[in-house]
Amino acid sequence: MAEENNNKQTAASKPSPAGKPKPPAAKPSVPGKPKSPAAKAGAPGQAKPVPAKGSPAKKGVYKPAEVRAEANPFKDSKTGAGTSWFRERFNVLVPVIDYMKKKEVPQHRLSIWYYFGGLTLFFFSIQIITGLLLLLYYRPTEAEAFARFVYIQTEVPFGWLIRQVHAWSANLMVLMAFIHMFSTFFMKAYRKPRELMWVSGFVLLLLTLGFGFTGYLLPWNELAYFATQIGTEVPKVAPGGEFIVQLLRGGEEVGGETLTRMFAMHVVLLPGLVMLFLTGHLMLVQVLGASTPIGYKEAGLVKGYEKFFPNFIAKDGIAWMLGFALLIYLAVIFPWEIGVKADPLAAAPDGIKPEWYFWAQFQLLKDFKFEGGELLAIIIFTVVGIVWALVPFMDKKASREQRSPLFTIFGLVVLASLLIGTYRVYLEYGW
Ligand code: HEM
Ligand code: HEM
Repeated sequence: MAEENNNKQTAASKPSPAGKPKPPAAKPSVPGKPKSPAAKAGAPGQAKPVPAKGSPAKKGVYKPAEVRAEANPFKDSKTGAGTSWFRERFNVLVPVIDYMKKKEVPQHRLSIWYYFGGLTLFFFSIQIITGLLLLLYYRPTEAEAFARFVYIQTEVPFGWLIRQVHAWSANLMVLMAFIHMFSTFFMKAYRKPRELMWVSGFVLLLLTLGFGFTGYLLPWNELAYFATQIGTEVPKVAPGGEFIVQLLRGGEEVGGETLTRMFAMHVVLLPGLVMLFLTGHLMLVQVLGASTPIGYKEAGLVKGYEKFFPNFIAKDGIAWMLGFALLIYLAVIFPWEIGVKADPLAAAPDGIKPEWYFWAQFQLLKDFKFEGGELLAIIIFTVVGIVWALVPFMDKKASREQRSPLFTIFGLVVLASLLIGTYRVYLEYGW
């Protein structure tokens, strides 16, 4: 697809579609100066001729077809309405917008998986909106957090809905991110030139899990308190782990300091980092477009291509509406409980477990309860995580457009381990 996108560059880069103000290609760059033959021939400062289709443009590199010395070729344009107004002011973006208009998405029997990145993005947007609304009433102190949380649920108009939507959308966002990750893995969408899409995506998954972990404590109820106590204990067995535990907790135990730290991470640090990596991830989505599964083009399995704007994005919109309907249904019909206020002096109640997306790790730690076992479990997770993040650089076969069954098996083993671990926790503790 990268290739297809690039082949369309030449036409895409013309700054002036029919009916829109034209750049003064035959006009002198300095008003009032007479036209010179050099100007016609494309002297510096004038639009260079657009290279013909099929010219040896470097593959994989976006190359604007012309270089202008004139900062704003639209400055003398007399049109003022609508898009022309923006064109005059953001003229450097015109080739980018034209490029995006040409973007296409391949259509084949696995196209359905292209919707999950967009769905993850949709639930993240819901998190920002509802998160900001929760911030209007929430207070991150040991004394007030639980009371404010109950106040949001019971007194604030529609507060219950906003809290339920935030809690459910968090779960759906994590679920969509996992589906998106495994579908791109099995389609080998990480292969050249999309290595950085995979790596930035992996960082986004870690940040999303970080959101879930830090958000969990904020209601300051019993369940959240003891789950965080167990969760923040994990690094202890690793070398230097004591420091990480102290850093996360802000003291020896989970307490008011921990709440402040989790809150700061949840609403400042993590949103900032997500924005950074998401910008990179989505820019790559625009620049490289969607990949086609290996061998599909050759086997004639690609039925055709559809425009990203407006066709695919409109279908994305339909998926978002369905996601929204599901979200509201879950929030209203299956509300998350409020629980009782955390009491650090009380004994931990039975059945304390983390959020479902940490169950596989939780199960592994439980299985490795022998001497040195916890450290071994942490090492296993870290090593598999690093290999997983670097898969695009290891799977050389896929990058040569050849099938790579070994990596497919690796993916299946990782997926099966996560599912089995999660299911075992479910069997033991229930939902
Ligand atoms: C906050 C989390 C994430 C968001 C919002 C996000 C968003 C997107 C979007 C909108 C697309 C384009 C449409 C699509 O193919 O679905 C995409 C593509 C992609 N994403 Fe993500 N993503 C996220 C996490 C991840 C993760 C965890 C991975 C893998 C570790 C990943 C790897 C990729 C890859 C390889 C593509 C290219 C797919 C292709 O060309 O077929 N992303 N992402
Ligand atoms: C900028 C974005 C965000 C802001 C400003 C924000 C803000 C908040 C606030 C103020 C709370 C405490 C209120 C409460 O517990 O009901 C909270 C809870 C929570 N947040 Fe976020 N949040 C954001 C994004 C996210 C994301 C992306 C996730 C998901 C993975 C997430 C997951 C959670 C969870 C699981 C809770 C606890 C929910 C509960 O049991 O009520 N948040 N958030």
